[in-house]
Amino acid sequence: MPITTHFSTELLIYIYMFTHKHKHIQSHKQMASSLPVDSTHRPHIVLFPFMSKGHTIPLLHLARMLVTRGITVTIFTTKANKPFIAQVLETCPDGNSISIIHLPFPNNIEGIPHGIESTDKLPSMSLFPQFVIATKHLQPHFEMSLKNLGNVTCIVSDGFLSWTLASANKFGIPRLSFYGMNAYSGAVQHSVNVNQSLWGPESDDGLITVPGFPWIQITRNDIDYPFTQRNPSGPFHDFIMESIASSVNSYGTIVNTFHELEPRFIDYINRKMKPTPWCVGPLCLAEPFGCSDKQPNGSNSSKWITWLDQKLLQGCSVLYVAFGSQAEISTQQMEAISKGLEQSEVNFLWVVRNCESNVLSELGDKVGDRGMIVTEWVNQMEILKHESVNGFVSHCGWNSVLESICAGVPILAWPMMAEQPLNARMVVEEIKIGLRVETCDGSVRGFVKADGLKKMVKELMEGEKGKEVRKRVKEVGAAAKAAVADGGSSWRTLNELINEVESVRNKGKSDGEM
Ligand SMILES: O=c1ccn([C@@H]2O[C@H](COP(=O)(O)OP(=O)(O)O[C@H]3O[C@H](CO)[C@@H](O)[C@H](O)[C@H]3O)[C@@H](O)[C@H]2O)c(=O)[nH]1
Repeated sequence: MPITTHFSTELLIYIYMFTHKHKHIQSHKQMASSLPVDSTHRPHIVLFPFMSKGHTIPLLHLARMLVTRGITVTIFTTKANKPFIAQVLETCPDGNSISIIHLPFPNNIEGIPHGIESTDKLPSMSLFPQFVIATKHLQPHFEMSLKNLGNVTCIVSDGFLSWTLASANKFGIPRLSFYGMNAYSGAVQHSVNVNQSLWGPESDDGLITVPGFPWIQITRNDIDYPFTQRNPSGPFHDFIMESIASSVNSYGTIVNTFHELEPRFIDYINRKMKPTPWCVGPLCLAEPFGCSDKQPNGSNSSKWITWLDQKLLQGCSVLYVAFGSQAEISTQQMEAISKGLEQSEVNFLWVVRNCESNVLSELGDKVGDRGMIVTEWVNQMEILKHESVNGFVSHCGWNSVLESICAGVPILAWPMMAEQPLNARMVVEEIKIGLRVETCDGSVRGFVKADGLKKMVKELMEGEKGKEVRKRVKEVGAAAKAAVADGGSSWRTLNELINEVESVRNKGKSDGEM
């Protein structure tokens, strides 16, 4: 099974939901609203993130947004993931309204080493199917805890944890599913799928015009395996179908986007998606951008922030390079990145996961103080927000794109897997906040040579096109902030959602569901 399969699940789920079109048009899209202030009764929302950083982090941001609205939040996770969650929420001003409950992650799952409870720690992403199926063993523990919790307004569960729907139904609690994607990638994928456009061209690089969006052209290479196949099957397919079924039967879906960013695509999913999507992002704006990584020695600044401070004092612009929490990059490609960064002559901060070769130490020796290479976990938002950072080479994981938008930093898009090729098209062609790396054969999934990287890095950091996208990303960043500020579109939608699940829950209680 290809290592990237699991994230494509999100795409198929969208497809299925779209194909079950419903007519439920919600008033929340138009109405401003505010939350009821009732000191005797606080809504209580349970969050259950999937054990993968790209899925967990946005739900922790949602937790912040909820507690600042006077809502009590309980987060479910597993023991090994609890410290990360606790650390992310450490700076939350209303942190005492958040509880974390950890459940025992199952042992003896074939292929999963003992103690590995997060996908970014898996020895290989090919173990993803076993990992995700193992989470089903959490169900009895989850239900026991839910029983003890008592009054819960709703459960926001990652879509991959499909079994939480059965738990929610047992207790008569509305469930909302969360997928970390935008509306663009879902809408494009749906459109080419229902219109069977993917199987037109002979080549995987042949252009396909997207029905309903005639200005967009994609290739089969923009879509991940197995969704390029006509008849996907097997245990992984079964897992997908379960996730789909549970999402379709949930109360709603939370989407990490905002209306002003992609109105045409949000309108599309509003019309065709079941259950109702609620666009409440960018969730990363719940995070206080000014906070620093806490260091073990008690100092407030990490070595990379200190280095960025120095670059700022020297009047240098810095390129940030990072590919999310779990991209697997070949040694050959790492060598080309290294050479490209060296030859580009820009100042760079490269955050690397899982590099076993000596590429990094050699690069460090060659570039000296011009570059910093970090292999630890960083506070990415803090880096992007740093005044010296003026460009981001990114795999276009949706969280990274949103964080870059909010920090006003243009992107050099280098998609690697999952829905990232579609996100990259959105970034470059639709919202025009970035440029794209050049692959050696022009294919979406082609190898990027040092020259191709160097050329586009220079264009982003010093060229005219770089200037244009830098200006544009700042405008989009301002719109993002307005969306989550009081009275903004996402602010209103989140308030309306809370009001709605509260009344649904109260009605359920008065009808004797509990
Ligand atoms: O050292 C690090 C590394 C990562 N991050 C954060 O980790 C998250 C990573 O998320 P993302 O940029 O979306 O990348 P992935 O981890 O690759 O995300 C997965 O999940 C996303 C949301 O579903 C999808 O868009 C991607 O395709 C999929 O790979 C972001 O919030 C980063 O700020 C850090 O804070 N520090």
